Amino acid sequence: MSIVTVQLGQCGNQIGFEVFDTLFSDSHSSQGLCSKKENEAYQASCKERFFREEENGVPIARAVLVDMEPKVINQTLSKAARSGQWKYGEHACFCQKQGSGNNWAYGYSVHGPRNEESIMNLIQKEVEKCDSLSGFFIIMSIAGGTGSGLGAFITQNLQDQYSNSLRMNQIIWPYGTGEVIVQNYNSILTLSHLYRSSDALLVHENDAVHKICAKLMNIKQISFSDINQVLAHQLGSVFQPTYSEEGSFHYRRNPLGIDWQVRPPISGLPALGKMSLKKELRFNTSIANLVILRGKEVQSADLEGFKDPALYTSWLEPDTAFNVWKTQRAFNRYEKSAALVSNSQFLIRPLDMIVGKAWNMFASKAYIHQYTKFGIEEEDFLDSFTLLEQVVSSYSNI
Ligand SMILES: Nc1nc2c(ncn2[C@@H]2O[C@H](COP(=O)(O)OP(=O)(O)OP(=O)(O)O)[C@@H](O)[C@H]2O)c(=O)[nH]1
Repeated sequence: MSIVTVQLGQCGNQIGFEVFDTLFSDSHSSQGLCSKKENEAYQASCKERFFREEENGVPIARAVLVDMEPKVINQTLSKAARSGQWKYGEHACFCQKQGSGNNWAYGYSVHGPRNEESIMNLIQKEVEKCDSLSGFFIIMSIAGGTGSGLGAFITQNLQDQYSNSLRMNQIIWPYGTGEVIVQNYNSILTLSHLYRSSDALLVHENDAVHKICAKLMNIKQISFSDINQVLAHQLGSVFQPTYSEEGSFHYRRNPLGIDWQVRPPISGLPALGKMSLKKELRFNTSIANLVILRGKEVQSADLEGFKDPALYTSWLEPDTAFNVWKTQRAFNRYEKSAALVSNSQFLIRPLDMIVGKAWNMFASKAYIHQYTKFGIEEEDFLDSFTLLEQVVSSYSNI
């Protein structure tokens, strides 16, 4: 099954390139530490998901590139072409002459409706080239104007037009300080809209990835390119193929098959009587954890720690909440690697901070006119605050 990626804005396009480049170079690496046959199966599975083939044999990314100014798209296209290994489709880009000036309302209410038909047509053309569609992977920042505003608009359209396909948004959380003044407004508007139209949000915080570059990789002058390589490595290690089940040597066909639809019991009461224990421990409680192991000795890795009921909300058994995906095929030239995708309380703090900062600005009506000018009213802000406060409260109570 295939995934169609939609890269939006500067951030989405720059990260998208790194992701495809990592996927391609990993799947063609000769250092997979596995048999030729196994490597071929892995390569074929990666290709079905992320690339299609042109007549002359050059793999083409199953992607649509969208930005409201041409600079980043042109750079992205030429970087891919320079790789000499894979490229983007010739008619897979949509750009205009003028960006959104970090204004969510402009991306959502002006660029969105104005360019809806052209962008949705490009996406449809890419979908038609898949034998079987698993879903959409939408890469965007939440703080700018185009990726965030137009990205939210396009995600809503995908929900209307492809209601049976999964929509997963890879979103980049802004740095806590030092970026544009209205980043928190843009972020709350993006998050509240995606909450309604996306099936899953995969979140990366720029501050956290920056720290990885500084502390673990010892990079002195950290650029977006460094950050994006770390992101691409992490995303690649989640999305590259894994065996469909324990003991099997077949690769899983559906790459996005995580259960994102878990709901608490209607009664709201703890089903398994672990409440008192939970209250005492008070650490990062999870709803779901997925561990992905690749490379040498994956079969003997000890994962018992992840099955501790204290890690999970009281209304889920660890067996339901915890999943492991494995393959012996080494990833990106690392002999062993592990990745964790977690749906947990981890995001409460950053979310609470963004909502708090946006609320402080909203209380003095700062910059609101820039949004009302393009049709986003105070009511829309209030709805976003209410919804996100509800999310913070629900996650605090799991
Ligand atoms: N990790 C990462 N973050 C980026 C990158 N480029 C921009 N950002 C972040 O994205 C946010 C700004 O969004 P952009 O994607 O630049 O803006 P845009 O969507 O193109 O929107 P406009 O510029 O308003 O048209 C900020 O939080 C930046 O830190 C990138 O290449 N990698």
